[in-house]
Amino acid sequence: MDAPTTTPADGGGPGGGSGGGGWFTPTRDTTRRPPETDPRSADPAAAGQARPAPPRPGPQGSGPQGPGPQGSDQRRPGTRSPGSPAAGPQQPGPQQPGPQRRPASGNAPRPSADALIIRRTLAEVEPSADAVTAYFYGLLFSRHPHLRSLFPVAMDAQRDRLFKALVTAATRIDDLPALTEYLSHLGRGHRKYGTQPEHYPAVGECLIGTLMEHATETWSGEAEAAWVRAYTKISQIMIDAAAENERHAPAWWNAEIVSHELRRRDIAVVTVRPDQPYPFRAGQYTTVETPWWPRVWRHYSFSSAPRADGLLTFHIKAVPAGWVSGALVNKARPGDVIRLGPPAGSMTVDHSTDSGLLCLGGGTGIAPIKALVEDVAEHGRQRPVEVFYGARSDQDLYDIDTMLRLQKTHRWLSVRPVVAHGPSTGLTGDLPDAVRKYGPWNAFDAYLSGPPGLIRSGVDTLVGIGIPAHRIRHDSIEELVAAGE
Ligand SMILES: NC(=O)C1=CN([C@@H]2O[C@H](COP(=O)(O)OP(=O)(O)OC[C@H]3O[C@@H](n4cnc5c(N)ncnc54)[C@H](O)[C@@H]3O)[C@@H](O)[C@H]2O)C=CC1
Repeated sequence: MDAPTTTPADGGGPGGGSGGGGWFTPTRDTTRRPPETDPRSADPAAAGQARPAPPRPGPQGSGPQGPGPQGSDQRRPGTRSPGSPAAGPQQPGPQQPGPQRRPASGNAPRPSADALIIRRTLAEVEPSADAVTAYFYGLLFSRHPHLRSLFPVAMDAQRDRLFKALVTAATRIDDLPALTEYLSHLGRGHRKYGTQPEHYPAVGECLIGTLMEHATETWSGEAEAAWVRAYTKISQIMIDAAAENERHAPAWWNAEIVSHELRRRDIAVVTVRPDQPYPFRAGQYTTVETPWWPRVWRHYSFSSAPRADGLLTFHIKAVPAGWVSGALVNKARPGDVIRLGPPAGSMTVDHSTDSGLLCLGGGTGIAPIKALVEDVAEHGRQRPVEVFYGARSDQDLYDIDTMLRLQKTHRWLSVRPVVAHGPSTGLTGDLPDAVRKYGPWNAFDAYLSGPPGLIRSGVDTLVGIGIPAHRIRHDSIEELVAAGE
């Protein structure tokens, strides 16, 4: 999700400092609210003096190294993955895919002193982010070996996630509502990894120890105090969110595969039956772990609206070197049991309006669009829904029969296939270009789903033809890039 930039800074004082919790000491008290102290009025230097420094992890460059990349990875080069600042592996976060983009504001409030310090540290270590995160995990696992089992065997994607999460949290550190939204999602998502409150101090100490080693230019007592405050706040929000979520939802759901339909050599439609009710909304996604790759979780959108029989369906495309997608397409069979994380994402239909829905779905991105169509149908309101279904060629329109069937059933639905490379029975060319030729779209809310490049160009086009950014919904592009399969 794009970090909101318009919300005024309104809080975020020393996380554990003033509360007597000690060095990163989290509490399980879910009624506890983050302190409302304005960080701009805090005295970081004083806080630094009052706090013990973590043990130094050894000379720079000679510290322990995290496990090197093992196996293949489906991430695209040069991209970073979001993730978590605390113990636990891959995490949606985003977005966590957070769908609505908010326009940047020209009058954003001045960053707090802590925010400036934190950003300075991150800017210093960013060029060597890989080495820094490898150092961090090496430190974590050598000091706290029992935490290793919470992470996947291959740590390559995980390293990026940590840094990305830190940057995301740092950019929101003055914006308590945005920070809380982001971290609460992370905290809830971490339950499935077995993350416990007592893991957070270990992570915090190793994080500070790592930054101390690598941010040699910008590190100081003041910087340390700012980081302690920030991390304490971050961890407390995550812990509180997890504790609150524990009261009404399992950490994960076991789900048995009840049908596995190979639509093409590399695309499967997989239907599962969760072992207990799985509440979600059409347009959302979840994380999936297979028995073949423990602790490796990947995001998939639901391809159907919630059903009376409780079954859930996903469209999975096996991508080159995609561990989870490859297993789900090529290995998984009815009877296998996978795990699902909690639902996430807000690319959902606003049923309080009668606006039309303009939907752009590219490739397997058609899956959540189909769920949105079913959702509109179930609500019984006759709103126009215009779907543009993009694919590279006619053969790649693997779900066109279903979409055309839906079109036959619902008068308010129009489905237009658009293929990048002809010949085609439908439209040809770029999906956003095709959309531009129709319209007008000013009475429509827009929903985009598909490859990150398509979402980027789609948003640009839609904004260009006058659809306000706040009416355009999609999952976080960063998350989609990071998910990669
Ligand atoms: N909630 C979401 O946004 C979802 C996203 N996805 C993502 O959708 C993608 C599906 O992959 P495939 O089926 O292989 O799609 P694909 O690569 O075959 O492309 C599908 C459509 O997107 C267009 N496209 C692809 N790359 C583009 C770019 N850089 N700029 C503009 N248009 C582009 C193609 O021309 C085609 O019309 C995956 O990246 C997957 O992660 C899948 C499901 C849900």
